[in-house]
Amino acid sequence: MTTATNRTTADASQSTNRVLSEEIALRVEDLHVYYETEAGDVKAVNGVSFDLRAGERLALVGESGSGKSTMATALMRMTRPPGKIVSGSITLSGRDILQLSESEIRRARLAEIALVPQGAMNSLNPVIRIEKQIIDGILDHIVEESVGNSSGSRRSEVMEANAEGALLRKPTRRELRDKVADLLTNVGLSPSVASMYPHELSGGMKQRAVLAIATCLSPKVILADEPTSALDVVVQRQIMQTLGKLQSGIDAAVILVGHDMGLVAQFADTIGVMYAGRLVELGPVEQIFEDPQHPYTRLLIESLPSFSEKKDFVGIPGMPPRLLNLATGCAFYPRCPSAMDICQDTDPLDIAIRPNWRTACHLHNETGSDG
Ligand SMILES: Nc1ncnc2c1ncn2[C@@H]1O[C@H](COP(=O)(O)OP(=O)(O)OP(=O)(O)O)[C@@H](O)[C@H]1O
Repeated sequence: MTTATNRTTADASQSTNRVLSEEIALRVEDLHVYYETEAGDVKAVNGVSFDLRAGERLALVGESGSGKSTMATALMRMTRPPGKIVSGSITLSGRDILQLSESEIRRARLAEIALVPQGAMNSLNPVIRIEKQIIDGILDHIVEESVGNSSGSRRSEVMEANAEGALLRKPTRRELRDKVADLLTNVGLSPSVASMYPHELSGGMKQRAVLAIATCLSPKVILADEPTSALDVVVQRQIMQTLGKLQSGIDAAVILVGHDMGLVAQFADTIGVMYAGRLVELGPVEQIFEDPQHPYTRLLIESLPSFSEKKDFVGIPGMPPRLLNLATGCAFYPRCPSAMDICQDTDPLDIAIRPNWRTACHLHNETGSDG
């Protein structure tokens, strides 16, 4: 094992080692998302399938341009032209979100699945106080019928949503204020932040405010797209701890998108490695760090800097392919130190190696089974 792997295995061992339920929170099947360009379709997500279990923390990693953000956006059904979801399904709470109407998907967002977007700090509206930005997210989920039918009713808890993500009754002003105070406290902010504008907050505080908005309706799945980029390392750690605490508190599953293998290793239960729009390896974080099965995963882990041992920086040779007119065969073939003749023109199958661990690599064709 390399020194880099030794260090990162130690990092991975700090991950929570939690026992996960087998209940599926989100199922993605054969998802294809392309960008239409004059030169042809850029296949940014090219046949991705995975299950996310209830409460699971999945980290999606891979070099820039591998399709992570495109996938996160598609999971929210927020893909905008020139992007388009070409085929596949995304099942959340028994419903394929690609088949929902516009009003249904609007309600599902925040209530069922919430996004902490890339550059989230800048997603706050600079001219609106934090309290109003949180409350707007909540009020967006009140449908007129439910307000009319049950206003004043004691049957439902405040902020309780029905299966479609509509609030069961309209919360009072007081209840909303209390809810905002709770949300801010949960993310480590003082309730007094409610009356502040984003420019009065530091980067880390803004990021916490965004986490408060994302969890205001206790979604089952939280998607965090590089939630700590542009923050210093100390604040990064704190934000990840806050995300973990929030997630456990509402028993949500998390998909964390990131470049930083070291950071995600400490947070995730499962790691999904993307390369050229495909998920090339998916499995338990500790085992993958100890014994990566795809050559690309191994190189990603080995390219991590080591604090404990002096060594030369090892990058991954070559460049990721352009996702336009990708030839058949393994997309990693030109850069792969273990390449074989078959890799050049035959797409590798997704092979199950062990329970909840799979890889798409010809090296495993004989040892695994088509998963
Ligand atoms: N609007 C667009 N038009 C054309 N191609 C696009 C567009 N947006 C993204 N792409 C391409 O889609 C591919 C996947 O991009 P994406 O941003 O999803 O990757 P990523 O892994 O999230 O990268 P990063 O880590 O840098 O955010 C890349 O090849 C990118 O150039």
